[in-house]
Amino acid sequence: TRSTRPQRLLKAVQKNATRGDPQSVISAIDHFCRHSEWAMNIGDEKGTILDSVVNELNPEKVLELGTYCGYSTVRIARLLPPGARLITLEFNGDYAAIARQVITWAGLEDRVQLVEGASEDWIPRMKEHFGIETFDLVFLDHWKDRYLPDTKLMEDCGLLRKGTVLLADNVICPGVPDYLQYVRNSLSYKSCYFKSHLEYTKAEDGLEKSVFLG
Ligand SMILES: O=C(NCCc1nnc(-c2ccc3[nH]cnc3c2)[nH]1)c1cc(-c2ccc(F)cc2)cc(O)c1O
Ligand SMILES: [Mg+2]
Repeated sequence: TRSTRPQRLLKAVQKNATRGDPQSVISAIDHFCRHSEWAMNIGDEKGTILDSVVNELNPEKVLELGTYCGYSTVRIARLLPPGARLITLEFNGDYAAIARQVITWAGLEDRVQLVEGASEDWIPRMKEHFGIETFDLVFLDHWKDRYLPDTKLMEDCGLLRKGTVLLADNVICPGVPDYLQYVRNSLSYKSCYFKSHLEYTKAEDGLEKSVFLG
């Protein structure tokens, strides 16, 4: 049967990127998505904004919601010091299988823990299962109707501390209006918008950076 787009994306990585070289994996995926098939990775333009937030924060503990093929996982993990940890949640088993291979190709498997399952099931288990008290950075890039309920769940589970940064993709396209309204109007967050474009297109999109004030 016909291969899937994530499978074709992985083939492009294995063909065009160098094992152990995260930048070549990022470039191979961006080239594939620009010249062969669009895919819902954060992409290079918004990815540069993600890089600057990670570099500014120097986080030890990062949570990513929505792995997909592992593009943003590689972007974040390549900037982390070896002792730091990135936990990434993926709901779809097929995406997870591809992402594991992309992350390993980049040579970053020792900093990344990919967990398969629903965010609402795993967020309450971060403490007892991973020994994580609070996160320094959370990157939200999963189902858009999950951003707000999962943010409230992370608050209730005590996973956010004064200064934790939430960085949300796609706040314009596909859009997360309920989440935006919440973080922009809540006294518990200091929020700002980074205008950009939907990956590999001219459509507007952007990232919302929200600092939890405790
Ligand atoms: O749907 C998206 N991303 C979500 C994938 C995912 N990968 N994993 C999950 C997960 C992970 C744990 C979960 N726990 C519970 N639900 C879960 C869902 N969700 C998405 C869509 C677009 C897009 C824009 C314009 C279009 F015309 C079509 C599409 C662009 C983007 O940048 C996206 O990120
Ligand atoms: Mg996205």
